[in-house]
Amino acid sequence: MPDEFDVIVIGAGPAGENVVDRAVRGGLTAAIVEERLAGGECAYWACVPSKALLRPVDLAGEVSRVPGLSLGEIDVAAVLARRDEAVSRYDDGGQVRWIEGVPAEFVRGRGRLDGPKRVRVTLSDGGERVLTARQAVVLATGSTAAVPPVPGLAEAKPWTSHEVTAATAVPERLAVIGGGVVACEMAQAMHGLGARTTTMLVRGGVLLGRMEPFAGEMVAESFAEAGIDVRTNTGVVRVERPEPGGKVTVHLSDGPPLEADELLVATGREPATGDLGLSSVGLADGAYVEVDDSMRATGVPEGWLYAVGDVNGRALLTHMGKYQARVCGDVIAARAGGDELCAMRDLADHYGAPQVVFTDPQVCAVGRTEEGAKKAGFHARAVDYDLGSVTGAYLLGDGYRGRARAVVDEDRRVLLGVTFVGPGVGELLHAATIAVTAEVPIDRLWHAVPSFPTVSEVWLRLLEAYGL
Ligand SMILES: Cc1cc2nc3c(=O)[nH]c(=O)nc-3n(C[C@H](O)[C@H](O)[C@H](O)COP(=O)(O)OP(=O)(O)OC[C@H]3O[C@@H](n4cnc5c(N)ncnc54)[C@H](O)[C@@H]3O)c2cc1C
Ligand SMILES: NC(=O)c1ccc[n+]([C@@H]2O[C@H](COP(=O)([O-])OP(=O)(O)OC[C@H]3O[C@@H](n4cnc5c(N)ncnc54)[C@H](O)[C@@H]3O)[C@@H](O)[C@H]2O)c1
Repeated sequence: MPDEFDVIVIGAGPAGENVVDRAVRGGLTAAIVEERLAGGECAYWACVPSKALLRPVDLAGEVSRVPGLSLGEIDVAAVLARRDEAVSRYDDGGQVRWIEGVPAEFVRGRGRLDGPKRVRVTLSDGGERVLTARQAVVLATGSTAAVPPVPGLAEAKPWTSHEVTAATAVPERLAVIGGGVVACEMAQAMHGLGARTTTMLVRGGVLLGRMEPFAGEMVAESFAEAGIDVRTNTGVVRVERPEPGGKVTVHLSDGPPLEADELLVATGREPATGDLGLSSVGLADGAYVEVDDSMRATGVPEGWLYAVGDVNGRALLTHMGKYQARVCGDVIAARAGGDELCAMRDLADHYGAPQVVFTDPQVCAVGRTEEGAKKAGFHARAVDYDLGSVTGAYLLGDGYRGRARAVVDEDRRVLLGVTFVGPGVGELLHAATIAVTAEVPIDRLWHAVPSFPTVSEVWLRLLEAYGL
């Protein structure tokens, strides 16, 4: 087996796999090193299983809003079985075959940088292999769940995103630390699948703090109606779990301790760079790898190191990691062919990544929030519309509640950001992404006629509310 390749990628998550695909399309040879499962966190312990668990809960919400339909109990065993199907029963055979078909060499083991252009791999059978890159090494090792240093928390072995998405049973009483995307989605899933009590312990005053404030407010309102106990401005000061896997007691900054059968920690992510040999090339171990818009690591001389996906900290989302990977693979291939100034660059991250939060109501957004746009110095104006007043939304179910906001750059008359909250709004997002990324002038957008009676008519209403 050759040990020299044009490109060596460490980490076969969605980002790493896409680098390999683009680099090989560009005429290069590539190897990809993966210590666990090809497909990465996304395929087995994040996006895919979480959405499989949320789908029946979402559908149950839809059914409950349409008179004449009724829903029996959700069959949790069937839902968990479908989740297992969705994660290919934690078998990556299909993904490995895909990589080999690229064609690229798949190396199962743990990779570490070992000086410039060198990757030392501890193979899964205990052996070792040293790979050398002719052109580039790409880090695509993703991120891991951060567990805050609360006394007793780590010792209590709480669930993180890994365990909750792989759950084989729903806890009777679930406590969740965090108010971000993972906390909201997984609280919704576990509660909808039958947790008797679900308590969210949120350090700040709102859910989904990175989105427009009304998004978190509407989700909190819906959670309260569903019986999820959302406690904002609540700190966790100590955790006790005398028996491994037994009852857990969470001591709070305020009020009596909370007892639960399981505790989920969803307080953000850390880059998977702690043991990656970054210091062997002059970078800080454990830190995000800073890159330029060609995905090249800025702190490394001679420009042979790249980083894509969660590990560079730009946008912790699968679709953005894959986009960065396409940029990266194309850039490496172009540079290898002598086109050092290759024009391909990451533009999308600068507009603000699109994201869908799969709660009920769904929340989706692209670009800047009103506050973010103003802070960045734009002459921004926000226009809001009540989604429930759109005929297409009303027809989807009784009591449809939602809201839309467009943030307009008053100087250029283009959209800087769009947020939708409401059942099923996720599929509206790509139209907004196109409008924001392509900087479509709103006077032109006026001629993009939405169909009646769809929820998309909100576009017309927003533009009318703006004054067109
Ligand atoms: C619960 C949850 C739900 C999510 N839902 C969504 C969603 O709906 N939509 C969305 O866009 N994003 C979602 N995300 C975020 C998404 O999972 C990440 O952004 C995405 O997985 C990042 O892809 P990646 O390729 O950078 O890293 P990863 O998917 O983390 O893959 C990295 C790979 O590198 C391997 N690796 C690490 N270190 C080494 C090493 N030294 N040697 C060899 N291999 C190594 C790992 O084993 C892993 O397979 C979710 C995240 C969580 C936690
Ligand atoms: N549908 C999706 O697109 C989706 C779904 C899940 C995750 N993700 C991605 O995964 C990433 C990680 O999600 P996440 O929810 O873990 O992170 P997050 O950054 O979205 O939220 C972290 C939450 O934890 C809180 N927090 C942080 N430190 C804390 C502490 N010490 N004590 C108490 N609370 C604390 C924060 O205030 C925040 O509410 C996100 O950036 C997101 O992009 C995306």
